[in-house]
Amino acid sequence: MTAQKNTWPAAFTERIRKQFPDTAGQFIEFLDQDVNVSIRLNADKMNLQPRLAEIPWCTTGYFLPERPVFALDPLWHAGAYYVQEASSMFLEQVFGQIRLDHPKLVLDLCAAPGGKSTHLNSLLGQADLLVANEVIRARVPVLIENLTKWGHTNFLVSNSDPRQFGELGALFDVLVIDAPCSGEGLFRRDPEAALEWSPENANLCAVRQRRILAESWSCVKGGGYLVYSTCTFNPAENEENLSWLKKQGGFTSIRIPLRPDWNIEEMEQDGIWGYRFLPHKVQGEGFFVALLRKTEETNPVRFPRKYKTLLQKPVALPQNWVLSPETKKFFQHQDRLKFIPADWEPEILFLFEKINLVKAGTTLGLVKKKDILPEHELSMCLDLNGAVFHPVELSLEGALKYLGREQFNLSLEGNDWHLASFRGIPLGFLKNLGTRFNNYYPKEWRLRMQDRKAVQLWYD
Ligand SMILES: C[S@@+](CC[C@H](N)C(=O)[O-])C[C@H]1O[C@@H](n2cnc3c(N)ncnc32)[C@H](O)[C@@H]1O
Repeated sequence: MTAQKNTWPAAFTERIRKQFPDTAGQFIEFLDQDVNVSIRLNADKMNLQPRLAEIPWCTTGYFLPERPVFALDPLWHAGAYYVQEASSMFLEQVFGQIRLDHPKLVLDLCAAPGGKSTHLNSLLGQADLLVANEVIRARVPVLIENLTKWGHTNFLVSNSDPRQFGELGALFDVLVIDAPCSGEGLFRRDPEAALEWSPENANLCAVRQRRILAESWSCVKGGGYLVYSTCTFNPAENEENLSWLKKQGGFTSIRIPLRPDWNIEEMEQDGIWGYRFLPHKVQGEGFFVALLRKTEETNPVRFPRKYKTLLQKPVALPQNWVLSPETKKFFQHQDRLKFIPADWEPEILFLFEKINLVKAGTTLGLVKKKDILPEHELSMCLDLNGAVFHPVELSLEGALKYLGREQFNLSLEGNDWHLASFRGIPLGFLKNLGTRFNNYYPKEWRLRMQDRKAVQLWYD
């Protein structure tokens, strides 16, 4: 089905005609097509083979036939899947070309709202560590929410400027820059965005991207990788920026094997390979990505022998609330009991002193006098030892009421902590008080939608 025709800025269509002389007509026509809705499953939470059209370059990616009201699906709140446009999921193929035989420290420099970061958490191994950074403070909470719900415990969230990472020295094995851009590739999804577009604004984006690249490039180790992506077709923001970077520092460009039926365009300029997702060729939005490997030697970062901040020993430790406690370093921060991946303690302490870390570690409980109350984060995490809590499986109606922090009738065993779930996937904790229960779903994430008639579960 074709939507109504939009009018695109003349300077934009003119550039597209020059850039793609043979197919520009089709290109522009396809900008008026309906947008596909797609999701990426969190296979660690939701292990199923849906009867949906597959996204060919991502093993966990699927197209939905129509857009449901995701807010009315308890499993969306539980981090069982992420709504993401299909082209971006090519990150799986890019990551497949990264060859490092040791645990990786990965920086996602422009991370909010967390599409790439949640994907990276799925692609990385348990021994790796992800730093998800977002420079705009107001966009940090949604990044924390999405990563927390995704359930991995090997990530940190920071709110720092790219320059601060460059100043750290060559610390990271992989740097992902999903750069802020002129957004031409998303015009189809959001035609209003085209109103903001002008050649001048697109050029300003290119200048900003160069600054981001220049300021952060030094945080990549020799032999480490840069994944650079945008959602624009503008050469100044894509291949030309990478040609410019090549003059500043040494790297080789890595080719990504493609299947012809994917219809992804491979291009080469100045020895740099780039991958373009064009609207008339792929079922996805406009996207550009390139993978580079640093060839320059770098000096290892020296960590101080002593830190100003030390991890405080916890007063109490319900270690059995999590799986594999031996891999974790437990500590207490004010009244919260937390843990980080033990093997990354030096790097985490180092980052804690050098950048603005806003989330370091997973909170498993809150110390309240002699009690320890389990924290919501624990219910979301893949390391939760569910056997410790009474299980309570909710109906769809019950699950939506739970997510709305409402009271409803439930028959519960024992005056104790219960782990509420929907279709076996945890939603959060509640505590039985006999005639009623305390609902511990976080206020700030509560389901506010009162009209719940439009429920439609794509997995039924
Ligand atoms: C394309 S979006 C990132 C999308 C995200 N990677 C995802 O997959 O969900 C670009 C991000 O860069 C951030 N940003 C804006 N200006 C920036 C700057 N000067 N330096 C670094 N990041 C910036 C934006 O706030 C935005 O979150």
